[in-house]
Amino acid sequence: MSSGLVEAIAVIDQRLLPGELVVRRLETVEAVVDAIATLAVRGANVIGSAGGLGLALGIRQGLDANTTAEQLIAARPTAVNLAVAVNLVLAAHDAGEDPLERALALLAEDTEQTRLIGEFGRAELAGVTTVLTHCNTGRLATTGWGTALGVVYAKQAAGEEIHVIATETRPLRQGARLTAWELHASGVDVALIPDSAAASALAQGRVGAVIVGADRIAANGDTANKIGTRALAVAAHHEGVPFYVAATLNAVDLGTVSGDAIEIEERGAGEMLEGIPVPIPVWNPAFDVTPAHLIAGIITEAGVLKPPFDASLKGAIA
Ligand SMILES: CSC[C@H]1O[C@H](OP(=O)(O)O)[C@H](O)[C@@H]1O
Repeated sequence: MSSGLVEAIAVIDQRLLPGELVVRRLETVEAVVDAIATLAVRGANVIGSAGGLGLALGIRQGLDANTTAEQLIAARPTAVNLAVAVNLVLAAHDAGEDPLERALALLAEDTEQTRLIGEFGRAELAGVTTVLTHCNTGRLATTGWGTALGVVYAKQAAGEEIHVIATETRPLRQGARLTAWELHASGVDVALIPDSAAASALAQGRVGAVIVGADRIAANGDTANKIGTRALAVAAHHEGVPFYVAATLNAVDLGTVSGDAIEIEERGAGEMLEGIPVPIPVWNPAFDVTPAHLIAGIITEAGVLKPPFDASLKGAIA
């Protein structure tokens, strides 16, 4: 891939992990949109990276930049990282800059941003030896070591004790298939639990802090993240366990006043009815919103933001 020329985008198909490591070569914008929509490529930061590269690919193939940007942004509505990345590459193109160079720069920025999240989170969670996390926010979901998992890896790299309780994260099991697998492969002590056991783990004092990622953070700090996150925040609050969000600032959307205004992606019944040959009605939201008052801090590359989040978020973004 030389500067300005992008012929294809190579991605790991995360739907097949951990059983199969399959790298797919995406040669069209449609293929990139499909990979994002089917969660072959997933994780707020990485879908932003894929979206930016997908726009560079489309422009290289002579497609209309604005139409292509709209197609990519529509692939998944909740993670604002996708729209942010695509619009940054579009703006570069409109300014006569090389869209591929801008897209690649975003990947490098994400790597550094997650490194900083890890370090700020390590300081904030000093003395915490067991964290509970949800879904997958690590090396498959970012171009670095991750957001919530970035804090885990930072503690590991510093030689600090860290144990992770990973929730299975139904229905697509990102926690079981990706987080538990990646942490185990990285030598981090990890235990996998059913989503429904998280409240008991908190009640039994097994957890020092809960730390999760984010797909969209509203101006008041309300945070959209993988479905099940809200329940964790409520349980953590009830048990007096601090609940943190770790996210790059491109997950913050000051244009969305509160969580009520965040569009929550709803996914199909197939993800719920695997092995059940009966057309049972299903409600399958991919995300939920955790109210800001349940969040102790938002760990970002600019530092750990504390309530009141409308002020601290605005200050970090300005
Ligand atoms: C840095 S990953 C952030 C976020 O994205 C995941 O969603 P999905 O697996 O549907 O792409 C999950 O909500 C993570 O917390």
